[in-house]
Amino acid sequence: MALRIEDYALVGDGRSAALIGRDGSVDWLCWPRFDAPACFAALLGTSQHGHWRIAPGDPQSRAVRRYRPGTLVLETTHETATGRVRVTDYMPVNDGLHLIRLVEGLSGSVAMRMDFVVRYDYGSAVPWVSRNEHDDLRAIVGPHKLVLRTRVPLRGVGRSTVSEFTVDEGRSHSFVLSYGPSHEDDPAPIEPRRELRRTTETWLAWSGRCQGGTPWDEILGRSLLTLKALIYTPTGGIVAAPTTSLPEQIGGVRNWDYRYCWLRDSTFTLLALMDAGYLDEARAWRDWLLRAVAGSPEQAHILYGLGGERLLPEIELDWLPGYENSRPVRIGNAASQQFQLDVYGEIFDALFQAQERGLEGDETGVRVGLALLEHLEKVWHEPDEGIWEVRDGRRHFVHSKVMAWVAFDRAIRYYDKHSRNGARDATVSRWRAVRAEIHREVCEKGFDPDLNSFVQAYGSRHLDASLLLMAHVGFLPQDDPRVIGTVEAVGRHLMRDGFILRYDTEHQTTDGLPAGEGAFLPCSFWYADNLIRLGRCAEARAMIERLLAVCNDVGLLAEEYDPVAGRQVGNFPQAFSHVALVNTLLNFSRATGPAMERAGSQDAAGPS
Ligand SMILES: OC[C@H]1O[C@H](O[C@H]2O[C@H](CO)[C@@H](O)[C@H](O)[C@H]2O)[C@H](O)[C@@H](O)[C@@H]1O
Repeated sequence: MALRIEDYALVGDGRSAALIGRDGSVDWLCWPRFDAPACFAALLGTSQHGHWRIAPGDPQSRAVRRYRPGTLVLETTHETATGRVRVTDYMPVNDGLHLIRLVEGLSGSVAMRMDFVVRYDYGSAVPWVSRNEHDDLRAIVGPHKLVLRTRVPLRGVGRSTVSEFTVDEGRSHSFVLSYGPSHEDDPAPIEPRRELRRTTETWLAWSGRCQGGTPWDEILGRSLLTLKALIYTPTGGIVAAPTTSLPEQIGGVRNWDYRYCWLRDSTFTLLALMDAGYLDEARAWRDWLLRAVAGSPEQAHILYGLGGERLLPEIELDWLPGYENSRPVRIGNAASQQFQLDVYGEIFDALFQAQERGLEGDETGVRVGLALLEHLEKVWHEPDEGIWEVRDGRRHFVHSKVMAWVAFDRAIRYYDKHSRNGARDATVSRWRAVRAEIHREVCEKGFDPDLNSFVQAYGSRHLDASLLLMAHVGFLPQDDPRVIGTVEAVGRHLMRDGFILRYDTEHQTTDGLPAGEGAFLPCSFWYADNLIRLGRCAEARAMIERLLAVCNDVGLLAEEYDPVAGRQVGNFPQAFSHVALVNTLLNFSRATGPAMERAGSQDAAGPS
């Protein structure tokens, strides 16, 4: 059975990522890219669905782990009755597709065991295993090939490969697993220690550029590295998480594939990276975005594949029992067919903020933007599936309308600043009118005077944590009584054990799925952002400390936290959660944090 979600750590190379358990087992790895079929899928099944474990044979051994500071190089130190051993795991970032595991004796002498079970196609396809001319182990199925290179003796046991070896103090063994297409020659061998040096240097150089300045810079840096690890370097696309179907409720059906690029999540990620000083990634993502949405504006999607792919049909893998029996396991995501208005606001805000931070625009960007806005003028008043991607029909979600307002607002501010570059005066005047109309409508239909709060959707009396973003995006000033009332109401109705739910699936809101899930972590960070901007800094700090305590021992967060069971749930590690963490720490520590910058001049918030 898989470990608790927080017992995993991530190593990655900007093309894929592996989840490695505290017990030394690689239980999740998709090669050659994040969204490829997993070759190790024990995370969603049993060890027979593919895993690669290297650990002491002694079942009583204890493990302590850490990342080498400023890197994605993971060190797990196992302590046994006979000695200590360190396993260093990393994926070289410079060349090819490899996962390297270095085993070093630190003291005494430790008996080790390696178990290697490859199952392609998410745990279903047993490979043909043989030796190449250099005696390397080679595992082939269809288009895929893995080559395992090591000097320790290997033997086949059933449909797995096993090794028992001893590590003495001062001695070491290496294991290099490389991926290649099966029709090509075996991937060339690499030198593990040289790759360790190069990989460490690359990550250190990247981390060194971080502009933090918070009381929590270590955890901030870890979150930024995690976000960087979720960027698919060849295209600049950013995945929401490297996993599929880690459940939002243990044993439940809220199991989704996050190995795709949501415009919303990616935009949040981009803003966080820019705020921490990383403009190259922002540029790469902006270019990815413009390629992905290029084409007919009415065909724009809310999520895409790593390269901008649009066909991502959702299917269930019935041979996998799921994480702690949480079925079904899904790949693909039906949300890709949804209509979500907020995405337009996210895009325009990201482009606007990028421009503000000195990222030069280009003609294509301007033209794609104009076409999207023309489309939004026609559709903003339609109901949609909203930020939470409900599966029981469209509504007039307040957050969606606010973000439609953001799209027009940012476009107007951009064209005001750049002398109407590309847009005619009449067009900009029309945008002003639409912006004012949306503002008026949201304030009339989206606010409930009895609750003294904005509500989830027009005519509803339910609350929603996405309303916490209204002031951040500049729709109303933070000290507007309606905003303050909304923050209070969300705190009163959606807080459970100190964490904020996105909405109340138990008693109020339906979303087309059985009730019950953990607290969606970004919502608690958004709540803290409101407290910061309202000057309630002691409460904000308490919330931040509570949230940071949820991070696992190596600083990683899943999508949600179950405060009753005291465990992380949902896909892991989740960009949305880490982005929210970065923003909140910067908001707390900087006079003008990301939320203040995003809100911009409050003049723009008015209904004109
Ligand atoms: O709750 C149902 C939906 O859950 C997933 O969406 C969530 O994750 C997305 C990626 O991080 C995020 O953008 C969205 O706001 C979240 O609600 C799932 O991907 C959907 O298919 C599902 O309908």
